[in-house]
Amino acid sequence: MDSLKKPGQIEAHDGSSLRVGIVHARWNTAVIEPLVAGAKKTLHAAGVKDENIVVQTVPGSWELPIAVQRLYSASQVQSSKSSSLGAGDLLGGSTDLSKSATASSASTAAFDAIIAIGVLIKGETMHFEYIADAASNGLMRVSLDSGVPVIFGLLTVLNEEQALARAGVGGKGHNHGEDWGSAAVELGIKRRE
Ligand SMILES: O=Nc1c(NC[C@H](O)[C@H](O)[C@H](O)CO)[nH]c(=O)[nH]c1=O
Repeated sequence: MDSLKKPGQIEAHDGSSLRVGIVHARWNTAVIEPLVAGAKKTLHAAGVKDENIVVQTVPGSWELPIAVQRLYSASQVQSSKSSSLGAGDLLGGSTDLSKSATASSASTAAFDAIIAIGVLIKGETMHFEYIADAASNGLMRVSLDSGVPVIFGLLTVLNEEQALARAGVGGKGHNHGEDWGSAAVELGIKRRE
């Protein structure tokens, strides 16, 4: 039956009026970079303007929840002051990997959705489990508390091969970043309905 969608199938939407944040960690950048590129690819394909995509970075996945919360809060305050919020590192330090929106070009509207991207690779200790649990619960809490859709872009994998396959690197697997961009558009539109 047409009405039955495949699991995970994402509806197509017009994203031309949306403003989307991407907050990504700086661990495992060989995987992070294609994931961010994949998310931006489907955001652009849905019509989201590059000046309405703000990319921020944090040291690691542990910092994703607080950075998403601050990005959302800052955009709320600044959209009322009609100043601009741009790329860079919310928590200090170097700027983002991509060359997305600059402070002068970013619009002042609040975000319609924020994509949190991190790559956690299991090591010898329980560190992986604690960060994965805290970051996933933290991102869900920020989303529910703020009402802004936070797209879960945290890869939790057992080795680098699994991570690369989920970023579509080397022609293997599928770039999950593309799904996250589409989910951001869908949820951003639905939030306005
Ligand atoms: O340890 N492995 C990882 C990691 N650790 C750093 C952590 O997220 C945080 O930045 C520091 O503990 C400082 O607070 N962060 C990741 O994104 N992926 C990993 O695989």
